[in-house]
Amino acid sequence: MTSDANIKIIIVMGVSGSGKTTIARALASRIGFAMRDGDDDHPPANIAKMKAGFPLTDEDRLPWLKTIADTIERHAENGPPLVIACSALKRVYRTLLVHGRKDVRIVFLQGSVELIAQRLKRRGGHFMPPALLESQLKTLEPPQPDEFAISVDIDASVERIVDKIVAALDLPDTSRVRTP
Ligand SMILES: Nc1ncnc2c1ncn2[C@@H]1O[C@H](COP(=O)(O)OP(=O)(O)OP(=O)(O)O)[C@@H](O)[C@H]1O
Ligand SMILES: O=C(O)[C@H](O)[C@@H](O)[C@H](O)[C@H](O)CO
Repeated sequence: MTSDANIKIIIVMGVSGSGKTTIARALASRIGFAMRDGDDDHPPANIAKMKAGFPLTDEDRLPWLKTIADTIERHAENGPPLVIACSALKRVYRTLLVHGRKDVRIVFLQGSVELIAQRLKRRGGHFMPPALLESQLKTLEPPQPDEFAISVDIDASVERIVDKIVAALDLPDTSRVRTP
């Protein structure tokens, strides 16, 4: 199999607790891309709002999405290639992020509400309250066929999920390259 040299940016999307940060980090390390957690680009007011138990609005998300869109553009133009974790719940958000670029691909982390709720309940030390999962699921617009996203079932080990993404997008598996 040949690797797709055209992919420069991979957006790992899904609701809170679907595993974006975990999978984006493991994927980036496997394929030798840089990694960024979109949560680190939220303005402090957004973090405070979520922490207090209120879902973000489109207006709250817009400046945050613009920052991420700039990061994507910069990495796509000048490198290094990047895996970015970003909820990107609505189609209009993804349109802003992808900006018609063919070198940006979307990975949608999909799972049952029960599994995600269980993982959120177990996760400690994170600003996002598990109670916001319901609004995340209501807001979610799963990618449509014309977005060329790949969907991955999260009911598997991190390694298996990364295996599936690498295979589906035909990515270079740098961690498994062995020099003699
Ligand atoms: N495949 C997996 N198997 C088992 N546990 C997982 C898996 N993926 C993620 N987790 C665990 O589930 C929890 C949620 O994962 P993570 O924080 O990566 O989700 P997230 O989508 O980035 O969430 P948020 O958007 O709220 O930051 C974490 O405790 C993580 O360790
Ligand atoms: O669009 C949103 O509502 C936010 O991005 C959330 O998804 C959180 O940032 C994330 O889930 C917590 O880490």
